[in-house]
Amino acid sequence: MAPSPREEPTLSPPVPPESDDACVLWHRRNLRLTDDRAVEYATANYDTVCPLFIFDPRFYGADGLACDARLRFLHECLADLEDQYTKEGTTLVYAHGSPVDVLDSFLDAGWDAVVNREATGRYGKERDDALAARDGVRFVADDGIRYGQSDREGWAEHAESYFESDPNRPHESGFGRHDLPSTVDIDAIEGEYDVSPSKTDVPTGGRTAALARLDRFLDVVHEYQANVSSPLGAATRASRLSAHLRFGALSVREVYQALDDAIDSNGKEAFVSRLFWNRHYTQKLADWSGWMDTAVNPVLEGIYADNGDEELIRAWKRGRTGFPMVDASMRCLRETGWLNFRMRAMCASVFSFVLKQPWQVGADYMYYHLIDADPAINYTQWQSQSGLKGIGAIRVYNPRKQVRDNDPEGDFVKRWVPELDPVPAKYLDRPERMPLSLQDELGVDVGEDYPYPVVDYDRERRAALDTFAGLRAESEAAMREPDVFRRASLSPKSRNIVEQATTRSDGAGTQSAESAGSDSESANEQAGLDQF
Ligand SMILES: Cc1cc2nc3c(=O)[nH]c(=O)nc-3n(C[C@H](O)[C@H](O)[C@H](O)COP(=O)(O)OP(=O)(O)OC[C@H]3O[C@@H](n4cnc5c(N)ncnc54)[C@H](O)[C@@H]3O)c2cc1C
Repeated sequence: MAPSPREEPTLSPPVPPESDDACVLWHRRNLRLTDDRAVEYATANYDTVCPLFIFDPRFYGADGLACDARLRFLHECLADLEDQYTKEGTTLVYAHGSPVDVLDSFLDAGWDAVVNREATGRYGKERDDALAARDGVRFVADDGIRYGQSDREGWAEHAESYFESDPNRPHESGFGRHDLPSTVDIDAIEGEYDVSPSKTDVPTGGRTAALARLDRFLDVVHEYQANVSSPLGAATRASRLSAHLRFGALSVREVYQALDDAIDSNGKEAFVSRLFWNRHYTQKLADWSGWMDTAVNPVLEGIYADNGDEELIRAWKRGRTGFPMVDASMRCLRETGWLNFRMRAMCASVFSFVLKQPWQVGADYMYYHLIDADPAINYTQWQSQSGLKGIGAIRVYNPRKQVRDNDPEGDFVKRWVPELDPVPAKYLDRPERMPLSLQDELGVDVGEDYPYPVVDYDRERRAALDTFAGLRAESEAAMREPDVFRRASLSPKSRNIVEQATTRSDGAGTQSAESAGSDSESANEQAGLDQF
């Protein structure tokens, strides 16, 4: 076993390579050898390829925004990657420390570095910009994302050709041999950071588990569309591949191409659209790293920022808002690290519009607990569900309607909010409406055993719509600013909305913002809904 990171200097200077033609292959999000551009490039261009993973302290510990279950999932992916390399006759090397420092030490010793480009937030962008300036570092990409492009023209065609083209493969010359030791191992890292997951029902990480999951899903993909909205239906009939895709145990292209074997159905079609959404949101973060902390529309930066109410935030986090579907969802998230799309959207919408709390607090909390936490999807979705583009229709999810539509028997609510177990299904959307005599009979005292709604939903919804309507003209004008327009990285439909607003402001158009059509980036289109 390697020494603990505390006992050993984080960076022991790497041994110089024996050949001039040697590189380290730095794995970050792609924890696989198949369909990985960096693997293909490194094996095709270097005699000796030393695979490397760096444990970055920034993602561990109290400020790390990653729950222990996600760290464990990552470690399982790494253990699987170790096996994949063993089969190739080489070893995965581990280091611990700032990636820039670690890679500098390799560069100083005479190694090149090969790495996949990735969409990242500000920290990752600064890190990658610093590395890109070093001699000997090669960034490569083949992931359906266009880097450094200033507009979205031709994006759909680019994504489509990515999905349809042949996956990357390690070059037949292989990885060569290296003698570099690891300076740390997974056990030492888990000990150092006291990784002890408390969540249940978390999938196992790694390519082996991911391929098995994909295999099972292909048998039921035709049932996808009919089940994806319900939190219990989606738990068994959605793919549940998100965490595997997040850590790159599989590529989205591999999943797309595996669907060739499934018979055509509306479920398959709907699922394919989700894979495009995955690339679409990833493109957004590649276009602007600010999505994680700054409202995309500057007019809405700071909206509700001064409202921070610890009690409301705690009620939302703990699943004690008095809205059963929100409470069940938030408890499910904390316990399992997963929720289906619609429940994530509802929880975000209620946090931002109904409780009127600063969106970043909710987004960070969800990100912390999700096993599939992906900065490109989580934060862009939060901004979308919080109306922060300031264009198109504002949609406020109704948590009571979600019970009626997606959990009519109350199975999901009762599973996660057991204090409501005796309550008849017809009251589960609004338990506070149960007659007192019935509460007595059932032994459920609303206000005592389960809270009254922490706010008046109808009043807060109207207030939010009024606030956003009042900011509409200013928001649309801001979105027409070239810099903002570019960073918003809008889909064609959203661009149409801005263009229609421009026509109106020129006096030529008559359509109101509310009737300008749906924003294709909204939950509405993704979930195929017409009401919330
Ligand atoms: C507020 C909010 C936060 C979210 N945060 C994340 C996140 O951090 N990581 C994440 O992977 N997904 C996120 N999603 C999107 C979606 O909820 C999850 O991808 C999905 O629930 C994961 O389950 P699954 O793998 O069974 O998905 P499936 O429904 O089987 O979809 C297959 C894959 O398509 C992609 N996908 C599905 N829906 C979307 C979407 N709306 N946008 C982009 N890609 C999508 C994912 O990679 C997913 O694994 C978020 C959605 C919302 C509303």
